[in-house]
Amino acid sequence: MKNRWLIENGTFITMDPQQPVVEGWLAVENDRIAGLGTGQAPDEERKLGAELVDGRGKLYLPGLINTHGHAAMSLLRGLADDLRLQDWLENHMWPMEAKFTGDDVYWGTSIAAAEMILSGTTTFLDMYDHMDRVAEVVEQSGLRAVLTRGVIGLCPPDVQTAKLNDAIGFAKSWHGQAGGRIRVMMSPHAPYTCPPDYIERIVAAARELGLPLHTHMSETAAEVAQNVKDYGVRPVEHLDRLGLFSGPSLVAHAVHLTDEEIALLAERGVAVSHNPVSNLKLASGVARVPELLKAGVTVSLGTDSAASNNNLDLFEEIRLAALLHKGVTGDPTAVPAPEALRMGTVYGAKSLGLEGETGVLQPGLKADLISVRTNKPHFVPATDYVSHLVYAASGADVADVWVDGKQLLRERQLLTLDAERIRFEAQRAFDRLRA
Ligand SMILES: CSC[C@H]1O[C@@H](n2cnc3c(O)ncnc32)[C@H](O)[C@@H]1O
Ligand SMILES: [Zn+2]
Repeated sequence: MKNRWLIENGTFITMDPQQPVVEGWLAVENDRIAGLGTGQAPDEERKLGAELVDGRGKLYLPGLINTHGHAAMSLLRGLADDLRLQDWLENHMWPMEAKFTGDDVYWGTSIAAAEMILSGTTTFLDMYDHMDRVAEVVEQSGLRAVLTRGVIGLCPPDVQTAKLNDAIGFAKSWHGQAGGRIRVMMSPHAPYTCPPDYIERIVAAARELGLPLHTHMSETAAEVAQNVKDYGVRPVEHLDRLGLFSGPSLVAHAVHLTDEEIALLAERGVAVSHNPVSNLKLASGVARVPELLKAGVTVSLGTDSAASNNNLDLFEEIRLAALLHKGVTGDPTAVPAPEALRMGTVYGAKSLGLEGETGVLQPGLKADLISVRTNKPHFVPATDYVSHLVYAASGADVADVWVDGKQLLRERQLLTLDAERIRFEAQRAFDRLRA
């Protein structure tokens, strides 16, 4: 039984350079976009008996793609603000995370999934623990996700091995599951928490499994200095020597880079997840995004966790990416609005190995799309919708969300998650953790 539906009289911001804005119709069949065109839908579309969706007063665009986060840490939102990364991580996050159960990860990830759907994210990357529980939430919520069991190697060799085996087992169980909506990467947490030989073991496992690698890298100046002290080289060269860039890889942050390191990342085809809000909140610095883009590096956007942001609204990351680098460089043309929107959609898909699957409204690609209501003062005048989406919109403007052609949000009502139950359980989980 084909599930076919047709949006009429909509404005589609496709992110397809061939036809960037389409005033017209979009058809979906099952999980993929079946057609897109200007004006009225052709008669044959209507004869297919598709369910009709009235697109008047709405902008449609590809679902947003959040390429770095730790969803369950939404339970720790606001717990430890105004701290530098190492203090925040070692003295506040890790002691609380040591108490996390699988249920805590389930409810923390659920509240994050609800927030992401409500703010227009359709795909997210998650690096955490208890990943089976994270995968359960992805299955139930209908989101698309790249999941990675983050491993910290500051432990005895037998525990290192147990963690690596857990990550390998998770990858074998879940890669390609949830109707293909779940993909997996392998993740050494960071160069400062994983000894070199351990990173090499994780790299070898990833190559054996045919999976990309993901890690935190060069987030703070202190991290870079410590890497030089410990290993005699900066993190980029250190990870390159360990083979981390020998295949598909995505690094989070990449804040403190030299010109030579930018060139190496470009040459190796390493993608970067730029997390501007988290980098500012932890006083880590500002990544050299204009130089990375100019060098040809794929730069996407991530929120990091709600404990260092403190929301998961990717519209905010898009807007900040378009503003921050203008201010830092003094160049008003740095990261123009269309590029910032590509970072939150197309470049996100490329960073996650999902290019040609999602991130663009184009026949044949997955029906991962969102709508934004434009009957609001901050969308007046109806001039440049890309400008409004980047410089005026927020996640609160999202009305509808579809992933794989299945609706997850209708007029801001969650359809796959019980928002009230999730809020209750997430609060209860935090109250227990805090006790
Ligand atoms: C091993 S699971 C993930 C691990 O990462 C920690 N984390 C959260 N945010 C950051 C960040 O910005 N830099 C480094 N590590 C981070 C999280 O607390 C988990 O322990
Ligand atoms: Zn992180």
